[in-house]
Amino acid sequence: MPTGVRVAGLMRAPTPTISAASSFFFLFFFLSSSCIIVVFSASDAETLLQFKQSLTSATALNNWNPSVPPCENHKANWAGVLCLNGHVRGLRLENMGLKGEVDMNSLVSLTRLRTLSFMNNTLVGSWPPVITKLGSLRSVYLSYNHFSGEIPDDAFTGMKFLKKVFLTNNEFNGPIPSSLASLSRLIELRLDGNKFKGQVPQFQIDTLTKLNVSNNELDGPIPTSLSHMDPSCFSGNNDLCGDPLPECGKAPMSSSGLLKIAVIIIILGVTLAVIAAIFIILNLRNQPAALQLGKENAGMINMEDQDQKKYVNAKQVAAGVGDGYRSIESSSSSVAQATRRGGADHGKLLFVRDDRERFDLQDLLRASAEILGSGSFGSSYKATILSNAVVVKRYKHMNNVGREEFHEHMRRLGRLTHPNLLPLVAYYYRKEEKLLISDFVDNGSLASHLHGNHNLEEAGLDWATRLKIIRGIARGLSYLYASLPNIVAAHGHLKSSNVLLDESMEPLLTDYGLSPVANLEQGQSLMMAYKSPEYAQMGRITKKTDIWSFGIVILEMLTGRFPENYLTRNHDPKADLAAWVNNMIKEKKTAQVFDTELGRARESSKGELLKMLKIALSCCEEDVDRRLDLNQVAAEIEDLNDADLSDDDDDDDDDDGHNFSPTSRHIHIAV
Ligand SMILES: Nc1ncnc2c1ncn2[C@@H]1O[C@H](COP(=O)(O)OP(=O)(O)OP(=O)(O)O)[C@@H](O)[C@H]1O
Repeated sequence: MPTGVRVAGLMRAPTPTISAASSFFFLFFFLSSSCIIVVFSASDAETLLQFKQSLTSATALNNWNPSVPPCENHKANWAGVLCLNGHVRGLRLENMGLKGEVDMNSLVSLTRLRTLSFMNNTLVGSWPPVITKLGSLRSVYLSYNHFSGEIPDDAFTGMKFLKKVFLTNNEFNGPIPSSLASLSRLIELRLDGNKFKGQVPQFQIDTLTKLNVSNNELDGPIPTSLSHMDPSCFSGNNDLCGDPLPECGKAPMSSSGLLKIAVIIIILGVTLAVIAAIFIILNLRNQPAALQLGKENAGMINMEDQDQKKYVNAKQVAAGVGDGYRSIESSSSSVAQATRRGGADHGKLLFVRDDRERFDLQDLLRASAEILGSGSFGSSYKATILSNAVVVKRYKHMNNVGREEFHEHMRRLGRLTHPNLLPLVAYYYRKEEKLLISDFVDNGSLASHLHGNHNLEEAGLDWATRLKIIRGIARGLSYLYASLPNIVAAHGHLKSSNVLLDESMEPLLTDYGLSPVANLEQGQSLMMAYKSPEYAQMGRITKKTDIWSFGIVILEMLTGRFPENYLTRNHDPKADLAAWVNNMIKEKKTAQVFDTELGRARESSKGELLKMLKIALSCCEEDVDRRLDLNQVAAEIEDLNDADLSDDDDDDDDDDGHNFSPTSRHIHIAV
């Protein structure tokens, strides 16, 4: 047997230590070079390193260091690795600039692998047959690569747990494998943007809710089982027909009909373009320079947002900010220096950290910018400068605060450092304009992961990950309370879109500590869904105001439901999240409270789920005196025993919720 023979199909040992594993490895090579066949158990680390070797470009995986285990309990030490109970449960190698032909043979020994994602890289090669052997997989994401060739018809046979398959924008060809159509748990299938030919197979899967086979070379009738899908799922193919597309055999519209429609579209288009041009010209006249952030790429910025229009048209803002931005010059001065010079910081970007590459406002103005969203306190843009992506948030309700006070407060925030806080990097101050700059977090927010807007088509969050996020939030909050003892609500704006998630799903709190510089009268009427009743109704802020918001975030993670604003018109009081959960418990429907995306964890980890539910409801106690304080919440969360956290089997059908009472195990939920 030659040296360097591929280690394939090996059995896994029960978690060998890394040093032991390495010596096994050496033993293997020594023996194999002596032509003796030895079968030993590969550790997760060895497996992953072998996999990495097959890539021609993998600098993003430089921290895959053999002297550190990839997983320690639920903590991942290696980039892109997802862990559960000390084992690799997923690979999330997205947007990492990976190149080469993936050799996935070694991955067979990762018997607990649930998620495999290589999206947005430059990987080549044909359908890796070994994927079929990864029987534990729940989701496969290969979209936006250069995988090619035909996928064998039986490629998915035996992958009985598979729920999501994403192959978008590759170069796969040949027929859609019929084994895909027999996956009994498939929920989402994306095959768009390939070169699949022939007919769409008969999918008889009740669970399949999202399908996209557009932009392929498919033809023939669409199976009746898919006729309820949106027509756009089938567009851009050679000759697909039948519901929801036009009937098979029906002649396409006559050329004169098409011509009429084209003329109408052109007339409408021209009219809209003229209106848009007039609107843009009028707007640009009034527009402050600050809004020209990324103006070379203005098309990327959505200026149509209502809030933003109000902001743009405020003359006061336009005058003040315009001046400020015209006097921009390169600034590397520290905040302290700028403050000492008393007012010399007009128009400058002030960095609050020394470990950052400096850029100035001109760089920001030149950078390509993309609007991320407009929230209750302002709008956020993503800008790419010197190959770094940053987020610039323009705050609306901060014009009561004085210059010195603002500088002082930003300095204080700039000193905060904790693994669960997104650090403030820099800021800009003018009386009428405040910008705060932080790093862009690629993995999105807890809100987008929970409620499905995550543009990387992320798999659902399992219980272990949710628990890790809750713990991280509690730790971040505890640090904030210890570091900012003079601020009554040290976060002041906790909600799921202000919890960002890093590569290893650690939460990073953002938008924190701003209550001393925000105009609270505006804040009070905003973001009600997360605001405690005493704050929302009477403007009373206490040390426990953040605790209420934290409770709502935990409930959101347990239930998968978006919290309702209980002060909106036509609001059903029973629909606000805390009230809804309390009501369900009263009606003895506790099991139905939990998010179905939690899968079998709803049964196997129900002790932990119930304990967490109890903690959340104690945070959402209307009586402030009875509400837990942060120390109690943090301690209870840390105490939760995760030893029996189960693997997420994702079997949504198992728990009908009827034999699951709030008093099961040793926990009692007060109702
Ligand atoms: N540093 C960041 N990296 C990545 N995404 C971010 C970052 N900061 C904010 N976002 C996302 O950008 C979007 C807009 O954020 P923004 O803070 O402007 O509004 P919001 O959080 O929805 O509401 P609010 O203004 O009330 O805080 C949100 O989806 C948020 O999760």
